[in-house]
This record gives sequence, C-alpha cells and structure tokens, in this order.
Amino acid sequence: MTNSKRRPFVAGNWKMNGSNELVDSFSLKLASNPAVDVVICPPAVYLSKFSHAEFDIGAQNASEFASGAHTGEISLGMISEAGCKYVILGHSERREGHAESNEIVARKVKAAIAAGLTPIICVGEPLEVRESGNVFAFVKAQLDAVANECGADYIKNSVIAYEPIWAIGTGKTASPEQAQEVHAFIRKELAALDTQAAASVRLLYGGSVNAANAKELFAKPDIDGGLIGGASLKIEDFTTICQAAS
Ligand SMILES: O=C[C@H](O)COP(=O)(O)O
Repeated sequence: MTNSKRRPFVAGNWKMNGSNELVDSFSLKLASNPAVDVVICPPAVYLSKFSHAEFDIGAQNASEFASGAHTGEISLGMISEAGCKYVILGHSERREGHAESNEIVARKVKAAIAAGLTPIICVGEPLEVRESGNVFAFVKAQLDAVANECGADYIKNSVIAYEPIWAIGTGKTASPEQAQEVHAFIRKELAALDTQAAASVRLLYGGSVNAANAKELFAKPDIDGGLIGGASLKIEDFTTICQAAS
C-alpha cells in the first residue's frame, strides 16, 4: 500500500537456546547498527545479563496476569524490570505447543501495551492451511482477535511478525513474493482500522531467514525486517542479516 519503507527492525529469537557464554559474546561483539532497531530475545533467565548492551532486549513470552499463583510464569512487569522494551507474543510454538488461542494472545497484547512494552505479535499459517488456500482467512482471524480485544490502537504500539509455520526451522523459506503477498494483506487489513498506523507499523518476516536470503526478503515493499530464529544464534550471520535490513 505504500512504497516508503519504515525504519528497519530485526529481532533475534533465541528460543530455548543460549548460555552465559553466548550472552557474553553478543554483549561484547554485537555492534549497534544506527540504521536498524536490533533486538535480542533470549530465554528469560538471561534477560537481565544484557542490561548494558547496545541493542534492545525482548522476552519470548509473558503471562497475561500481573502476579499471583501462576507457577512457572513470568509477568510483564518483571520482564520490564529486567530491561525489556519488547515481548514476543503469539509465537506459533506458544500457540501450538502451549495451547495459546487467538483470544489468549489478544489478552496478552493488551496487557503488554498497558505495561508499556511493545509486543512483537506473531501470526502465520500451518502448511495445511497454505495448501488449502486459506492463508488470508487464517491470518485475518488472528489479527481480528487482537483488534476485538484491544481496539485499533494496538497497531501503533506493536510490531507484527508474519511467520508461516511451514517455514520455521525447516530451511524452507517463503519466497519473497509469497511473504510480500501476506505482508501486503496484513497492512491492508490494518489500514481498514487505522490508515496512518498501518502505514507506519513494522511488519517482520520470520521463517528460515539467513545471511544469504535476508536481503531479497527485506527488499520487498511491505517487509520491514525479520524475526530470526536459528541464524540469530550466530553472531556473524545475525550481523549480516541486520546489515541486510539497513
Ligand atoms: O521466531 C523466529 C522464527 O520462529 C523463525 O525461526 P527460524 O529462523 O529458525 O526459522
């Protein structure tokens, strides 16, 4: 819908990987990139170790509840105190592996924004949905749930990541054209709620992005950066991906 690109954004989702050694290595060696918003999302136990890093940090998940009897959960206030500006919400590994419905994700988005954090909201379809030709309806339902819970205001306070599940960790990246098609659809859907916010919101692509394919993906008009899994664990690859976004 617009060809003027937004400020690039690249987030590394370490998932359940990493170590004190990797934290130290990134803290020391990952250079800040003035042209790109760079975020590292490590496992929660490592968040506060990054507090003096030159890049931003984000959590991979958080509870929708503020406090109380929720064993094993971490609140948005806690991750904020640990120095996070961002929180990934609705990753497909949470939706599929931990039964997070569209409605739960939507409530988390609302709570994150209320806590002053920027949610990185993940959407994206499984392979069978793509093969049956229902990608847009599937992604629309995920976005609609957030809009129903939060109203249109969430758009200007969020980053949205399109991650086709069949491309995550498989080495089978969506083609730049496939990714752009869904990104354009997402931006159009958001524009129906708030044209200005939709033109400004950063839309990331995630799913087997690597140092070799990032540039072509990020060159597409509605792709503003990436949510990077495996390649975010290798500092040289991640640096190259950040450079590809700038
Ligand atoms: O959050 C990141 C995505 O799930 C992508 O992971 P990947 O780059 O390992 O495919």
